[in-house]
Amino acid sequence: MSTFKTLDDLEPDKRVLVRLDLNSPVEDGEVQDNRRFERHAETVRELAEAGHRVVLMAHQGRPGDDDFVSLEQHAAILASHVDRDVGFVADTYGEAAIEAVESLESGEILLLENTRMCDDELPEEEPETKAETEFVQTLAPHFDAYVNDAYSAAHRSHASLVGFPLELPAYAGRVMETEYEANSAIATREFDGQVTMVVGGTKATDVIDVMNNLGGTVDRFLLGGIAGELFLRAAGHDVGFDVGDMDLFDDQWEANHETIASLLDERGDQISLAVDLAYEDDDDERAEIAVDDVDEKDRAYLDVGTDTVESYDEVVRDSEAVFVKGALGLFEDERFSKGTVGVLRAIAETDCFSVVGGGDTSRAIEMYGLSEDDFGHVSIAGGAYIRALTGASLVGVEVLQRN
Ligand SMILES: Nc1ncnc2c1ncn2[C@@H]1O[C@H](COP(=O)(O)OP(=O)(O)O)[C@@H](O)[C@H]1O
Ligand SMILES: O=C(OP(=O)(O)O)[C@H](O)COP(=O)(O)O
Repeated sequence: MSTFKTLDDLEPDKRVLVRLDLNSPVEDGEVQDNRRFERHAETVRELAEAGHRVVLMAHQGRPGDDDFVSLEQHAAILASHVDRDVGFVADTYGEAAIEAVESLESGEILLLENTRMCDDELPEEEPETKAETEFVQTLAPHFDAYVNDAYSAAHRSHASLVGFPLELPAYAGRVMETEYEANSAIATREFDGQVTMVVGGTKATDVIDVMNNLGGTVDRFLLGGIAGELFLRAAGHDVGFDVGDMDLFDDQWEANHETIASLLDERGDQISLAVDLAYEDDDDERAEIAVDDVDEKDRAYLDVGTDTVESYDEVVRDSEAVFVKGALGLFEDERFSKGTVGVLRAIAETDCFSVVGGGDTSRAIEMYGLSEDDFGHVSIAGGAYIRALTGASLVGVEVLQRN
């Protein structure tokens, strides 16, 4: 299916510039190890073993956000997965970066500083415009080839993703190759039995896009998380409101409530909402309440309840295909992992075709002792996975296919 070149087409002993997606959760300034490092390590190791001089680019956060930090910690985490040294230079394309690039020996690996610290990277512009930037024009002449492994960022028209492939012979890395094949196959695949999509997480617009675009393919949507609560609010329940200093619901409600109401109106018979919810009681224990019994807008709900998990479990076990995007609760806290883990366990125990997407959600698999082998495909992409599901193309892939 792929029409791009891969690492199989790359001759050994080259100077290779590689784009990874190491964008990760940052807690109290500490970058959290996750599946992205482990997956990209395979591409990086393969390149180093083939005798290339391997220079890596990646981003972290966006300017102004708390998680917009240097990639120094990323180099150390990646090194632990590659089992080789990964050098780091706190520069993107200035003198220090060029000097470090030029002093690399065959098989050595160097990570450049966060691409988003460079002004040319972020504004979304045409690939041709990105290729003309100082960033691309300065760095590209120091390389023989460009490899894009960042499938999960391939929906962004940023310089490091779309500029370099117009200036250098360009190849897809192993992660790009696998994710592209697996995710693109979904949009056109047909199933005889029930197709179910579990949608949760914090981003209501992602959920709405999926439901709008996949309503014809998916028979049943099982809702949870922040997005699920917004649907419950639209259905007339007193949940899905910001409580205290929370900033999760009210803005998203303003932006999306009309679309949510029309989705409930047009596709109500395909949509399952939680019948009960879990919260933290005064003794810091998990407690539950039926949605019909909620009569005050004064509590934060952190998971779907036990009756909901049981009914979602039954639907999953009756399905031929199950797609997951977003968690059903705050699964990082074990007390509120029941919804997310219940659904994942039901998928793992049946032989349905399954795809689990989302950088955060896929972390629940190893956190709760499930095996990646029990799922059809575990994607490290969130936004890109959603676009692929709806059949939309990704600009970062398109430019690779031009090569
Ligand atoms: N009720 C909830 N309250 C707070 N956080 C929640 C709730 N439900 C889900 N989440 C959080 O949603 C996150 C995943 O959301 P999102 O970023 O949309 O998905 P992904 O990263 O998987 O694409 C998880 O880290 C989880 O803790
Ligand atoms: O983590 C990412 O997106 P995702 O959370 O949708 O998987 C990518 O690195 C893209 O990052 P961005 O959404 O800041 O451009």
